[in-house]
Amino acid sequence: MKNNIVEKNKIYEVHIDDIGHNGEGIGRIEGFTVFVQGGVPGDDLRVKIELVKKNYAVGKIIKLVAPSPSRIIPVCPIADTCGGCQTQHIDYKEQLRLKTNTVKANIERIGKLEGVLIHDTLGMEEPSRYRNKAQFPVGNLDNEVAIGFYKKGTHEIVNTSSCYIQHEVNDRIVEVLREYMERYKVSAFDEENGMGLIRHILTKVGFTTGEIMIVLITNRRKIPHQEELIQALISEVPEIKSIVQNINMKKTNRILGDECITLFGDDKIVDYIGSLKFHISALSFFQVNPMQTKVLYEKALEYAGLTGEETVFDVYCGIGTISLFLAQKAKKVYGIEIVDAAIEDAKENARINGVENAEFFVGKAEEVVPRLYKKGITADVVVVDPPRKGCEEEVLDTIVKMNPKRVVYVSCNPSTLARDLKYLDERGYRTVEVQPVDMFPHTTHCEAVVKIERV
Ligand SMILES: C[S@@+](CC[C@H](N)C(=O)[O-])C[C@H]1O[C@@H](n2cnc3c(N)ncnc32)[C@H](O)[C@@H]1O
Repeated sequence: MKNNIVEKNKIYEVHIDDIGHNGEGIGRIEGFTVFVQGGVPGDDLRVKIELVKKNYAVGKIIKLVAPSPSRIIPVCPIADTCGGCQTQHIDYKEQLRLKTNTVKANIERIGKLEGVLIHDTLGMEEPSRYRNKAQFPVGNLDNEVAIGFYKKGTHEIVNTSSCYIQHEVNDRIVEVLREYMERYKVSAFDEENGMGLIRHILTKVGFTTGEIMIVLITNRRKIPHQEELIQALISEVPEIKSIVQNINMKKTNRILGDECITLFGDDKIVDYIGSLKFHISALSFFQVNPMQTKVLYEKALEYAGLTGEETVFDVYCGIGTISLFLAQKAKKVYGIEIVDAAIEDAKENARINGVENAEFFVGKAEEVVPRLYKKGITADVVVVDPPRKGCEEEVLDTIVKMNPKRVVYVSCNPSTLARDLKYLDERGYRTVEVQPVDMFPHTTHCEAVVKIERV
């Protein structure tokens, strides 16, 4: 079908009223949707149409006719090119409002649910330097060492000396690495030909303990001038507790390989969420925004409404962080997770916190949950925190059969969340309350906790 409203290469005036998945502005020309990179809700723009598809067009800003009051100058000088942040050019309050709107729109349009209380997004007081884990690709740019982040949608490295959403200590670590590579002519990995030594630098910071881990991902085993590198790192950053080499010789987009060698200190660092202690190793998963994780988990715990008598399922439990939070207020918690290593971490985390009422199962939730139910194990309260694709129907069906009084849904994807809430609603589980939490300021990621009750 030919679109008669918008034509390629023509110029139009567009008012932006929303943002898309990648932070692009969305406006309409006579009702026809136009995506504009860099557009902010509230902007009046003159745009040149570059692409026309059946249901939408893509335009480029020619002139900012009247800027939105929410348009700001990003703090980071490379915010436009770097792929890490998408919404630094939008005032933080407005970012939060847009996240609330996204959750609301999905619940109404996909979930078709009415009368749900959707709270304003809980944001950070200081939404900067919040990430406890950084991954810097290392490469070559104009015959010099490049350490930074990938350019939007590419594998081209943007050199950076500081990142606004990472911990400050990374600035010093990156500089030491850069100097070391330049001084000793240590090669950077080249994705094209698979040659060169250093692939990535991964850093992890315990925000509560101040402990730091550096993981050097290499394409070979031998690191030239290894001792000089270690000395340079620990003299510049004395908080370092662990330096690990991770070997990845494969031609792959995966950052980490399977083999780790501890070069300095311990093979793990320690951090806390609330009063719970966690061991963080080179390969283990840990939430990247520890301050907001606490906010998210406390909300999940509140919505679970535990009295100490309940059996609780924590489905998609990862390393058991939510399970251990729940175990403080429940009779028994069963955690279920597909990744073997995560379950090993969950058991270790339970042990170091002296938690004895949590049990963990490895396997697909859609197989383990029905199997436990068949064995006669049921839940009074179920918490689910699935990946972006949401819950499998077998999981939701078994939850309904278990007949718990409450379900708490932690979601990182509002559209699959809305689909699953509708599914549960049609089976007697009513969505009562939704609390979006901003886990990733300056990005378009939306996280939400939902309280669902048996009717
Ligand atoms: C969003 S994370 C939640 C992790 C954890 N609740 C936390 O807060 O750290 C989703 C988890 O689901 C796991 N997962 C993905 N597919 C799964 C499946 N089919 N069955 C069980 N776990 C799965 C992933 O490995 C991941 O750990």
